[in-house]
Amino acid sequence: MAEHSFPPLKNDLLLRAARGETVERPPIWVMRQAGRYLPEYHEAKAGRDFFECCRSPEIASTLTLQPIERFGGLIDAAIIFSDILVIPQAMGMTVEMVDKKGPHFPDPLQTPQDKQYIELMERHVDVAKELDYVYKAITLTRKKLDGRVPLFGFTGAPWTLLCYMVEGGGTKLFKQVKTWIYKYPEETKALLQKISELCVEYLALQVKAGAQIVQVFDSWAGELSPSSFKKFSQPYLAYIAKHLPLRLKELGLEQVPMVVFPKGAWYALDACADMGYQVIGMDWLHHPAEAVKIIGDRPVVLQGNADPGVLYGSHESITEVVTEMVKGFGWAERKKGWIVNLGHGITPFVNPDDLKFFFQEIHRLTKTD
Ligand SMILES: Cc1c2[nH]c(c1CCC(=O)O)Cc1[nH]c(c(CCC(=O)O)c1C)Cc1[nH]c(c(CCC(=O)O)c1C)Cc1[nH]c(c(C)c1CCC(=O)O)C2
Repeated sequence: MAEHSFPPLKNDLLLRAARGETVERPPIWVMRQAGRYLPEYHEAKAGRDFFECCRSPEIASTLTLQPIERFGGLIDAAIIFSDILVIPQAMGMTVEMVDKKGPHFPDPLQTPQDKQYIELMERHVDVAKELDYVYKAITLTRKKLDGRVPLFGFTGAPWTLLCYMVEGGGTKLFKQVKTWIYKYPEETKALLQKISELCVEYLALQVKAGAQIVQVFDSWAGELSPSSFKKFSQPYLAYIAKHLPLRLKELGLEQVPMVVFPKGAWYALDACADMGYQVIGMDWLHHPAEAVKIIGDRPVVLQGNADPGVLYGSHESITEVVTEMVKGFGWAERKKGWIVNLGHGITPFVNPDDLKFFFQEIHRLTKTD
């Protein structure tokens, strides 16, 4: 039984495509579709702190709806306005969002010998209580969406969250996290397992609150070598894919499609297709046609994968990239197996009209009359 009753879904294209069904056109959404490139985002945020916006269901739902309102019938999903770093916060770590710079942990994890690591490993985290504001935002957003499009919930992947927790923010060197995996592999794995269990509960409670599909963002997967990906990312992504359905069943909730986005880990596409996810998000390092071949007849849908940078370019370039994608994913012949997205989140300073043109070109070039 669902926890809430919501208005019926008028556009279920994305959910049908995610289940591998043949569809009339490929569904579209973009990662970070609510965010800094939208003037209305800055207006609604009105100088407030980023995490304060995440914690306010009213503001978070308003921001989530902005791209749906702006782009009307051109896009097929909303994604709840939040951040992957709410999990480290729920675990007791302080995370600030520094304007124009990104996330900052004043007190990142140092070594497994530290009191902080030991306490973190021992602490029971009440995911229901700590992240209650996210569930409230999801429920309110489902109501405000009024069935226009389905709503994504999401989590950071254990590996990517670990990177932030030990690096303390963005990094180019990955010095701390590489020290952890190569010096303290067992303690690293114990922490990754703990994060994975929290991710499962967090996603299950998002579904309970109204999320209709979920995505696991492994934004730093590509920093791992193929063999370290197998040790430090893959087992935990697989754990989530195995245990979320079990937890949903236990809670008496319907199953939802699961998307994994292992950014940069192109070598792992084949392995990811056997991990239990219905959809694999791809960055722009993949040739769609080769990815389709690697998947073969396995029931996996691909999501992606235009270079977000094309949105800084000319309309001719956008048309060219869309044409290549439509051809590469074999849309005209297959009519299934593809959810359109960029290969990573949309970047600041993109003109929203150029994103709109990208959407329109997808519609135009996949139209069947
Ligand atoms: C790595 C990561 C983070 N957060 C997220 C990821 C994974 C996706 C990815 O790889 O891009 C996930 C995320 N963050 C945000 C969303 C909202 C939903 C959506 O996609 O529209 C989602 C899905 C809002 C946000 N998260 C953030 C903003 C910008 C905050 C602001 O300055 O107003 C937004 C709208 C801040 C953030 N949060 C994070 C960083 C590195 C930054 C700074 C860089 C940036 O600004 O893009 C951590």
